[in-house]
Amino acid sequence: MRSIEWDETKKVVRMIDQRCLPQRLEMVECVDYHEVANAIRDMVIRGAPAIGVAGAMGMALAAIHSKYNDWEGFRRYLDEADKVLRASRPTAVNLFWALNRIQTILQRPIEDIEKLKKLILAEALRIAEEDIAINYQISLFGSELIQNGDVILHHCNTGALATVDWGTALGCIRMAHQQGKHIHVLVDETRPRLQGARLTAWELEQYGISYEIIVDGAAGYFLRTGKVQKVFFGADRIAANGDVANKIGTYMLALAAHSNGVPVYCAAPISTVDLSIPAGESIPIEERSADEVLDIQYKGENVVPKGAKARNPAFDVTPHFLLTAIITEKGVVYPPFEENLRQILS
Ligand SMILES: CSC[C@H]1O[C@H](OP(=O)(O)O)[C@H](O)[C@@H]1O
Repeated sequence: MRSIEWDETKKVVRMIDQRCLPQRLEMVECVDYHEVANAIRDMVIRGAPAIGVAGAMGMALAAIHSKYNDWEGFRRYLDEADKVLRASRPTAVNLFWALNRIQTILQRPIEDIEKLKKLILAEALRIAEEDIAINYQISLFGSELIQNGDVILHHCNTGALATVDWGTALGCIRMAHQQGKHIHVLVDETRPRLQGARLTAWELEQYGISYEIIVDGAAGYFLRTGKVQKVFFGADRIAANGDVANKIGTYMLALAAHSNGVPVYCAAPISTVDLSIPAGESIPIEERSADEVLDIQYKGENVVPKGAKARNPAFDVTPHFLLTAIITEKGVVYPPFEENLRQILS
């Protein structure tokens, strides 16, 4: 089942409401770009490639439902939609990469508004279909790095829910499973939004892949006691030197893996590489509401003291020297990342 799709009959964008999983599988329908931007901001839909496709489909909604018959008015309306969608979340470069692809359509010397509407929708649908094919290719390359019997530690959610379908890092695990390899996954719960415990666990149930959920802080224990053969995670933005911005907790996980000699694999489409950013320090890190950290219930009661404060950076940066390789749809990239990323993107 796709995390997001265009409904041509109703001319709406339909997406799985990932806030309800695994208890309920509910769909949300967005009728305009504001609703798409809110869905991205509220993590109805999340995951770098998935929010890129959501942004593109949000622009398609703006174009299709625009009331403007004059080029200037139409262009102003689409620029406003682009601005609102760009402001929804700052870290995943896929959002901006997808919106830039729509802008490329708008830069064409076409003043036939109806023709432009069709071209914008076609480009959004193309980005969605490409995403599935890209993830499948990433998964084929990544599955070759997984051996029968491996215990793999996975962080956050990088599966079909984080993309249009199939997945990136979790796609590699899924592919290896389909190839008949026996794999056990240690699923980092991934506080505070629990993408691992809720979403990755739900996906692994669907695929029939063996797993156990662990608290994020337990990763070091399993790595140090030799229980883990590989670490896999995704990316929201990769700097030109190979530094990876990914879900908070990735850095500590990579540190523990590296210090225990466990290979660390990042899986991401090349659209996640941002060559305009030389190193990870320049990647914008989203700080989300403290409530996501403080809202901890136990036996129906909130457990933190009244008036408690919290910090909630949603991502961190893993320096490239902690990575064994970056798995892309063009192949597995090994160090030196700066040189080899540029080569694979050229
Ligand atoms: C396949 S990329 C998924 C990537 O996005 C997640 O962040 P969020 O759940 O906040 O959108 C996380 O960083 C994953 O690695």
